[in-house]
Amino acid sequence: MAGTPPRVLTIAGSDSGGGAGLQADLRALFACGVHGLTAVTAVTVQNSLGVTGYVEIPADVVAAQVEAVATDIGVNAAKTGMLASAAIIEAVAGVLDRVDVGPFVVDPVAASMHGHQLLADDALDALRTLLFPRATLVTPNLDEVRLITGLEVRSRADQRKAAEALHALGPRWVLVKGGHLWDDPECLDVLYDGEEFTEFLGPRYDVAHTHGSGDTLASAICSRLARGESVPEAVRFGKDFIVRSVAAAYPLGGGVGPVSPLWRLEGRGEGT
Ligand SMILES: Nc1ncnc2c1ncn2[C@@H]1O[C@H](COP(=O)(O)OP(=O)(O)OP(=O)(O)O)[C@@H](O)[C@H]1O
Ligand SMILES: Cc1ncc(CO)c(N)n1
Repeated sequence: MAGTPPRVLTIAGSDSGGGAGLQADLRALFACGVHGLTAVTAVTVQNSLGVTGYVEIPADVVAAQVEAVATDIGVNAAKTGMLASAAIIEAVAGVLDRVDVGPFVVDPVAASMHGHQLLADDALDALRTLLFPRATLVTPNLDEVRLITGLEVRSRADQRKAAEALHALGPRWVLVKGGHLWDDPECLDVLYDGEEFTEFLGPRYDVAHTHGSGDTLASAICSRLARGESVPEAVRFGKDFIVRSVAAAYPLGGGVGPVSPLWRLEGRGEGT
């Protein structure tokens, strides 16, 4: 019998296309060798062309899922993705007062890559005041930086300014992702702990298929936090993981295909 692997909880929405959301999280977590747990927040109607609608899961059911897995199975690290509403954010904050989920990564998902809104306008304040102060790490993209801080990021120097503004909201660490800095020939992610900036520089691949990149990155980071690694160590692993997963992205449907963590499982025959 195998030993119990580390457990990572994702509090996120379902993507019927299997490219992003909790499906991307579970895929990445599996490839990273940890057991994935889910608290579903919303069910989106989504494919490679975009999101055409979603229904929210009742906030008390979201909290109950977190409580159920934390009290029985135990959670070594957790992340949030699509949270949909202020009521769900309040319920998540409430249950985190009662149960321990270890290091807590907030990926402040506000919209799909096609621009469809996944978070109610009036939920931004709850995100800022209830979740950011609890977060071990927040991982916004540049659109989310603008929504949360009002800052427009146009350069690597702006990424640092944004990291400072986000850190002032209370998270222990901030990772400002540079995937949307389209003029930059490389993808720079900037990590900040209130004192020091650490830069994670990677290539910018000319691929159309980057659906789920943010979810995959945050899940890979969580898989290492769950093993007790420090945030900079876990982000180093996550950045390498996402670069390889973007390189392995595949077409799917008529629109944007997903990044793929499957490269990590290839070549592993039976018994290896
Ligand atoms: N074309 C690319 N080539 C290589 N790395 C990329 C590319 N696009 C994004 N990345 C990396 O993927 C990660 C996610 O970045 P991004 O800023 O796109 O987040 P995101 O918008 O939250 O992702 P998504 O909404 O697509 O899930 C970052 O580490 C970023 O540097
Ligand atoms: C459910 C869901 N979560 C997150 C994203 C953003 O990648 C998405 N498109 N769909």
